[in-house]
Amino acid sequence: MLSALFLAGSTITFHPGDQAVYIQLPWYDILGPAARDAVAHIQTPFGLLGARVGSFFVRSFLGFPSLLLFSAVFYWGLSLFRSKSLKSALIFFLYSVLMSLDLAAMGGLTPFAFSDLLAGYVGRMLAEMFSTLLGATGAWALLLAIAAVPSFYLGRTMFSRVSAGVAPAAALPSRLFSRIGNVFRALGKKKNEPAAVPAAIARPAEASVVPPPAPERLEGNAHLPYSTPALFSSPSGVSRDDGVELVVQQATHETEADLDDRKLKVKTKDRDTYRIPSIDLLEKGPEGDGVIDEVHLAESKRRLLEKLSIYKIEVKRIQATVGPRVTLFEMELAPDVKVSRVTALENDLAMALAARGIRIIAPIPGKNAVGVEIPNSRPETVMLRSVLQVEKFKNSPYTLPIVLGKTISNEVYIDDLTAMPHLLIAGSTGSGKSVGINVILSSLLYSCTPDKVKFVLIDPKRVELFHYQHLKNHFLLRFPGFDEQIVTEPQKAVYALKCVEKEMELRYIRLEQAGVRNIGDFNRSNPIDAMYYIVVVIDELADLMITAGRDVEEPITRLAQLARAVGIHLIVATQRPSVDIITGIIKANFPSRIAFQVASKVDSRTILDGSGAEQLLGDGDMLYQPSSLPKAIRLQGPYVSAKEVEAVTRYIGSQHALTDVHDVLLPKGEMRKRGSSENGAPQSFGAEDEERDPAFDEAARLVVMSQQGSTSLLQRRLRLGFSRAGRVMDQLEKEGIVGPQDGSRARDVLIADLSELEVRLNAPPEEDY
Ligand SMILES: Nc1ncnc2c1ncn2[C@@H]1O[C@H](COP(=O)(O)OP(=O)(O)OP(=O)(O)O)[C@@H](O)[C@H]1O
Repeated sequence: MLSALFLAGSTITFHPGDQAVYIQLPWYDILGPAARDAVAHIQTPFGLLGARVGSFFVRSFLGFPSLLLFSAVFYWGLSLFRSKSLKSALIFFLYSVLMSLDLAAMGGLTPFAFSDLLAGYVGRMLAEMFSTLLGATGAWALLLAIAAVPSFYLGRTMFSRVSAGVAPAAALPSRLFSRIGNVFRALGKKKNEPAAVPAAIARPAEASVVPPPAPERLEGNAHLPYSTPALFSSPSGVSRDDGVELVVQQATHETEADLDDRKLKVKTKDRDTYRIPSIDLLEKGPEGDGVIDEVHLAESKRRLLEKLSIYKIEVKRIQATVGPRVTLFEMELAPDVKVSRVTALENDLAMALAARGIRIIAPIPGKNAVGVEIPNSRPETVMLRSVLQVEKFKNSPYTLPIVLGKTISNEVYIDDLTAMPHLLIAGSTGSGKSVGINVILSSLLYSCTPDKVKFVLIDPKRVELFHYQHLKNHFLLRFPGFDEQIVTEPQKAVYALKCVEKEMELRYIRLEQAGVRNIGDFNRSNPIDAMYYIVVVIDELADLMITAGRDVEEPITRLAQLARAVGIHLIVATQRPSVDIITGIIKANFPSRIAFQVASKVDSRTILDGSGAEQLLGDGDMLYQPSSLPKAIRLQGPYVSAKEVEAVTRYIGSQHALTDVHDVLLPKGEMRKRGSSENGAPQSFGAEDEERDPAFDEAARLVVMSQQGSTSLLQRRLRLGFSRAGRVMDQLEKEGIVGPQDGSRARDVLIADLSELEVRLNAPPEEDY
């Protein structure tokens, strides 16, 4: 960097008179009195060396365009200094070499007196060569073309980076251009209108041509309506004019960002360095050409309207959004049409369109329209690399950002696992669950260091998660008593889950001692002693539920109910979304759910509480139900191959093992104590456990969770007889969890929340800690 600054300074301050001074001074005399005298006479502030260097670059090399080269050297040094990827520095260097030669040659072609300074010796030679070969005009044309092409591409990338950095201000020019584009499009459309008007006049009973509705804004991305020419002119019967104009929403343009252009080398707690994997380990894959199949679009619209008109359902406006796998047609119906009439036509529409995967959304939440999703003729595979290389992911404010897919408007959809706080994934075999889990884990590997997150991987199928064994020295938690990196046996899975449960309890005690409510607050106030997040992944719950039943359901439920505050999050997948696997209690505690394609409406209801997943197309096509939204959203999951996962995990595994040990602890006798319980209920509450009803802990949680001290609630939910439920309620009163009986009213619940209850239930015997 310093040498680049010196070279640039010497070149900028080059003075033609200096040559006459230093030329008389022999090199061997640079320390003598003659040299001191010469320095007093030269004009550049960089001394004799600066004068010589400046003269060399300006006169003998490329003239002032050499400055471009120095800026590339400076950028190279800066990238090295900030330990960033050298890819962009190399690209800029090559660009600078090409451009400095090009500009020097242009300088050589100019007729001005100072052109020598713009060209240098090399520039003049190039200018002479080109003008002899092509003539002056031809040489200019060639040199301008050489300058324009790489500058355009580089300028575009740089503009998107700069605009990402100063988004609001830098987005202004692009918005301005969009507006101007809109005006031109609107003018162009007016010219085209006569083609549509006669048809509207010829069929007065139908809806006349309507102006495109004002586009909606989604998270700051402009959606521009544009009209596909084929639909407007409908020249060849492709789109029979049915008097309803189709407006096509333009895809959202995600701001790209180079994930390697950030600090990849980081220090871990044990003072070792860790390198976040390079994005180049992921494949680019076939890029979609972004071209909309207008013929298919027009045909789908025609059939859709034709079918609806048979049932006398009048459509006033129709708008299409073309996603990676499906197109959403949003239709505004005539005011007197009942929405349920469209829903009832689902099967008829599927038949009319001869397509799988037609889904009806009636109404579209927040809009005065019903939606029909129709598969695209040319589905696009969304590659993981393309959804990670975006500004949104690179600068994500989330704690555990995970990329879930692309929306129908091609936006990259990212959510925070800590907010979910647990995720249930279901889908029939081959629908994309394992790829989905790989995408989630890869998102975390590209956004988090091993100090921030650890995984517990449970894979009863044995074949889905084995690549992650390479992460054993960095990202995998170790369990006392067994060596497997990936847990595959059901009994060991139960044991592992109970270890995590114990870890949860210990963390609650740490939070209580620190006087904070959750891991975020704890880590903020104890940055040196920060706790890592734990992500527990179970790829195939059914296998565990069949062999271990309640033993596995119980820790999953407890973790799902309580672990969020202490930074433990569950991701549970199953190909059998039936009520014996996804029990009511598991489902109630997993508010965020993903449904891939399932076999039936019943399965879809089991996972999403609504139909729709049976209509999905497979291969990563999913409905995501976030806990915060009333309705599921359709996403196309990204694809990552096993080879890519292997490359990323191997890269991490090849790094120096962390010396910081990440064992979870299981206090002595824990398995025996818990395992000996009659029905699997934990028996860890104080000295009076023998007398206490085995359902005591569960009953305590139930009343605190529902804040109702009601005996009939215990009878109903825990399936206890009347007298046993009454006895449990008395015990709860004795422990100060509920208040005394007050006539026929439910008792007061004296504990405000589950975390407070857990601390009391698990107040450890002294020797355990
Ligand atoms: N997002 C995606 N994009 C494109 N193709 C996908 C995607 N997800 C899955 N596929 C295709 O589907 C195949 C099966 O996916 P995956 O192994 O994830 O299914 P699964 O639901 O885990 O099945 P199983 O339950 O039998 O393990 C993949 O090998 C791939 O060819």
